[in-house]
Amino acid sequence: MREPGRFIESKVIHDNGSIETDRSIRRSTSDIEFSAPELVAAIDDVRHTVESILGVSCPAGTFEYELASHGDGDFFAAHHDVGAPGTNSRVLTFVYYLHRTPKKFTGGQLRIYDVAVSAGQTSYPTSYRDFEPDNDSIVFFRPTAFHEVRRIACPSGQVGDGRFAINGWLCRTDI
Ligand SMILES: O=C(O)CCC(=O)C(=O)O
Ligand SMILES: [Fe+2]
Repeated sequence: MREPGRFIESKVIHDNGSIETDRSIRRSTSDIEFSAPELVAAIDDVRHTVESILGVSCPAGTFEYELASHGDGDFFAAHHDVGAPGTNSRVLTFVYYLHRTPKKFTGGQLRIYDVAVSAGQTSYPTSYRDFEPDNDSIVFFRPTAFHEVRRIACPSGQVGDGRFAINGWLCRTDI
C-alpha cells in the first residue's frame, strides 16, 4: 500500500456531470492518487461471489478508488454513486474502513437505504440499515442504492484519529 499523499477537499459529481466541492453535501478530504494493490487483489478474489450475491455482473472491469478521510463534523449526505456521465459504468461499490484502535471518533455509520432511487428523486426512503465503519472491515453494495455517511464527532480534532475509508467501484469497461 502506498503511503497517503496529498489530501484535497472531496468532490461531488452532480447528475449533469459537473464535479465540484460542495460542503453542504460532502465534507471530507480525499487522496485520489492513493494506491492499494493488495486490497484490489483481495477484492478481485471474492468479486464473483459478491457479484452473485448482489445480482450484478461485470465480465470486464477495472477498479477505481480513493482514500477518504472524515474528521470532526464531516459527513456525506444521502446520494447514489451512478447517474452522472462518467459514473454509469459503476457496477459494484466497495468501502474498506480503517481507523486507530481503540476508535477515537463516534458516528460515521454508513447508512444504506432499502430502495434504489432514480436521479432527481428528492424524498428519502424511510427504511435503512446502518453499518459501523469498523477497522479492517469492508462493505459491498450496488451503486444505485441510496446511501450516506452519518456525521462524525472526533473530539481530539487530530486527522489520524478520524475515519478513513478506501472507497471505490468495480467499473465495466465494455460499455
Ligand atoms: O465512506 C463511506 O462509508 C461511503 C463513501 C461514499 O458513499 C462514496 O464515496 O461515494
Ligand atoms: Fe457513495
